[in-house]
Amino acid sequence: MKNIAPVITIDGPSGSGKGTVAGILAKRLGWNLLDSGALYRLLAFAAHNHGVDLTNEELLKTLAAHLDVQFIAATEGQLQRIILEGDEVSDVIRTESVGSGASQVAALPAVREALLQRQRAFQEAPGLVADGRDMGTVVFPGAPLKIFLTASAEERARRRYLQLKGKVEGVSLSSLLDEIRARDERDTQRAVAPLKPAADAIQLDSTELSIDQVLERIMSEIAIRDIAG
Ligand SMILES: Nc1ncnc2c1ncn2[C@@H]1O[C@H](COP(=O)(O)OP(=O)(O)O)[C@@H](O)[C@H]1O
Ligand SMILES: Nc1ccn([C@H]2C[C@H](O)[C@@H](COP(=O)(O)OP(=O)(O)O)O2)c(=O)n1
Repeated sequence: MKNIAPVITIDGPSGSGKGTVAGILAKRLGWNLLDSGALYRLLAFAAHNHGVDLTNEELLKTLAAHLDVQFIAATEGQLQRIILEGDEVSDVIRTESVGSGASQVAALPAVREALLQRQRAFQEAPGLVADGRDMGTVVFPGAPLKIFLTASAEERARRRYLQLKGKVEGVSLSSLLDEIRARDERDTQRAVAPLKPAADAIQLDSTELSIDQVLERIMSEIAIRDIAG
């Protein structure tokens, strides 16, 4: 039964709106949610805490295989919570420095391999919404609906700026734009599972679209395919 649960994949670059849209969609459909980027962020964060160098593929692979993590599903009024080694880390893993570390460890083939089964285990009834970089190309290639969500780098930096301003000390629009460009470059150029649309993905540019408009477009693709019962 487990593997026939349908999957909707949402891939794309940082700030395109994947996490927001995936979270709302999972809630609306009553499906499970996989924030795959959180796994790479957790690994980078754990590596930092344990003094493991971000280039040490062998040790990172072991750490990835043994990550003690719990995802506590969102409830009414409470977002999904992420617990690492007993501590809540939902917010601390969202900084751009952890994002940059995540992008570095994510380029290592042994790390990606070590996290593959953990990601596939999220495919449970009644369905799964999975967001990341390689959800449609590598992790769930048989997904009946694949979305590749983009937006211009300038718009994505602007969104991040609005999101972090007031929460994080000293954020600047120009440095966020530089960081987003550096991460795009690393994520698209790596040899394993690079960020790219699956051949059968629907590409959606959200630069000029609101979150509701993006959701509307995805809901209409779901309706066309009749995948959500
Ligand atoms: N279409 C949109 N228009 C305006 N803001 C958006 C849109 N989609 C997402 N956002 C905002 O942009 C920020 C980054 O979105 P997020 O979902 O975290 O992106 P990603 O997961 O792709 O990195 C959030 O504050 C979110 O509310
Ligand atoms: N499926 C995935 C998800 C994330 N990654 C890597 C590459 C990304 O730059 C980092 C962080 O991903 P995350 O989705 O949390 O980052 P954003 O919210 O898009 O800024 O992890 C990946 O290689 N494969």
